[in-house]
Order: sequence, then structure tokens, then C-alpha cells
Amino acid sequence: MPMTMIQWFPGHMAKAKREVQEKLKLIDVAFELLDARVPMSSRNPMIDDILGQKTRLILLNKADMADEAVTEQWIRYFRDQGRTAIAIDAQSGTGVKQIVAAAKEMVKDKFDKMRAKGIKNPRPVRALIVGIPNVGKSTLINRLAGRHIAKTGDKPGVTKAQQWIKVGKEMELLDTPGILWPKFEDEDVGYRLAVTGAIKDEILNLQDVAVYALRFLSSHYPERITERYGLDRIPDDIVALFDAIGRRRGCLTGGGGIDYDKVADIVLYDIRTEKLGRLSFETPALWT
Ligand SMILES: Nc1nc2c(ncn2[C@@H]2O[C@H](COP(=O)(O)OP(=O)(O)OP(=O)(O)O)[C@@H](O)[C@H]2O)c(=O)[nH]1
Repeated sequence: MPMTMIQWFPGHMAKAKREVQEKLKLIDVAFELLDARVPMSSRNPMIDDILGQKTRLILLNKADMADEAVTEQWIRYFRDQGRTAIAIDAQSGTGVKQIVAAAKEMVKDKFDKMRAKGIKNPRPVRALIVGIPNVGKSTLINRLAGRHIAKTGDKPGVTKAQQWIKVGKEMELLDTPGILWPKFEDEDVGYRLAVTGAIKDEILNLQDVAVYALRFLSSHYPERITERYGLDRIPDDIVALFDAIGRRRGCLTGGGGIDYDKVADIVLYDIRTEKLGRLSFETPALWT
């Protein structure tokens, strides 16, 4: 469901939190699904409070689109905080096999205790996926299930019983993920989610989003910009950069000026379809 379909009023946030906490009672491990390109911006700001002491595995999804070196930095960053994070691509399945093994390892003590109490064959490890909209929860559920599980979404008045999806013999996953909200009040977060396509383009001004993206890319990946748009160098002035890309791409208005909306469209399209290569829009250094 696109982000715009969900109205995150305080009451809805409280309800979402309550729903996730109800589900936590049923599971051994929570999979916190983040976007590898923007792990902090795609994180729920209250996640530590919501998950409490529940065993948690961080999954950096869409790693296929992220800068590999930066993803490694994030894995180390989380490790330094005592958390386990693994990079995955739910769409193609890369890394997904590691999930069951990592989850089993994390709940080993709990299951060893069950065995010590005389339970010979403890039940499969039970898990729940939580994450903000569009981070890939349904894609991962389908990937782990090995088949298509219909999205349930919020249907007023329809309460559906929780179903367990079998993931091989050793794991069971709740069929409905926990949907949480991102940190709306932070402007950078909003822009990063917009650049990566998690927030619908209608919510923010497209030119603003492209300005944000080009500024970031100019300082972090300058050669990608110069190569892609055939520029000798990146102009210091952002309008001059829009002009240069616009001229290269023939984004002209009737009067011969530059069509900035068109330039913004092209740049964001190029980012989201990997025409500029694999990109990460935040590094741990920005958050420490
Ligand atoms: N490149 C890439 N795209 C992915 C990956 N996982 C999911 N996607 C895409 O991301 C988009 C959102 O995926 P969904 O699975 O619908 O996300 P969701 O978290 O269930 O979204 P909501 O229903 O809004 O909560 C879809 O277009 C997916 O195809 C991935 O690992 N790599």
C-alpha cells in the first residue's frame, strides 16, 4: 500500500503500536525491515520502545540498489550497538536464506531452555516482520513463504485471524506484518524517503526532492552525475546544475528556457531505476 493511503494521525500511531505489541506476544523474534539505502530514515522513531526486549534481527532490504560499501558500514554500525543486521534483496531472494539461520541462532538460548525442560522437538521459531510502508514487507513475506500471500491491508470492520506461514520446517511467520510510521517531523527523513520512492511524489514538490538528491549526489557521488549527464564538472550553483542537465537532455520550455520539472523527473527516474548506479543516501557518519 503506498504511504499516501495511510493516514498517520496520533490515534493511528497509537493503534499501530498496540497492534505490533499484541503480535509480539506470539513470536520469538522480530524482523525489523529497513531500506538499505536509508536505514535510519526508513526506521520507526519509536522502534526501541515498541519492540522492548524482544529479540530483533535487522534486515537491510533493497540492498541490490544500495552502495555495497555503505551497507557494510551500516552492518558494522549496528553490530557496534550490539545488534545483528543482514543485507537482503527480498525481490530476487539474495541473502534471504541467511534469515532463518540468523533467527535460529538468536533464539538458541530460549530454545535450549525448552529442551532442558524436556521438550524434545520445540516448535518452529516464530517471527514477525515490522517496517514502515513500502520497505518491502509483502515482498519478503512472499519470498519467505515461497508463494504469493495476498496483502490484507486495513479493511474496516474485518478482523482476520492471524495465520502462520510456514518457512521450511524451522520457522513460522505471521502473515500480516506490523506497519509502523517513519519519522515525519524530520525534513531530511522526508526527502530521503521521497528520493528513494517510499513517499509518493505528490506529497513533496518534485523539484525540491530533485534539488535534495542532486546536492547529495554532487557531494557523495559526483562522478556518477558528470558521467551520466556528460558534464565536465559539477557547477557550484544548483540552478546551474539543473540548467546543465536540462540542456544536455533537451528539457526546454516553449520559450527556450529550461523545463525544471522535466529535469527533476529525469533525475529522480534515473535514481530510482539505478541509471546512476547503486546509491545510498545516508551513512552512519551522518548519525553519529
Ligand atoms: N529493488 C528491490 N525492490 C524491492 C525489494 N523488496 C521490495 N521491493 C519493491 O519495493 C516496493 C514495495 O514493496 P512491498 O513489498 O509492497 O512493500 P510493503 O512494505 O509491503 O509496503 P506497504 O504495503 O505499503 O506497507 C515494490 O515495488 C517491490 O517490488 C528489494 O529487495 N529490491
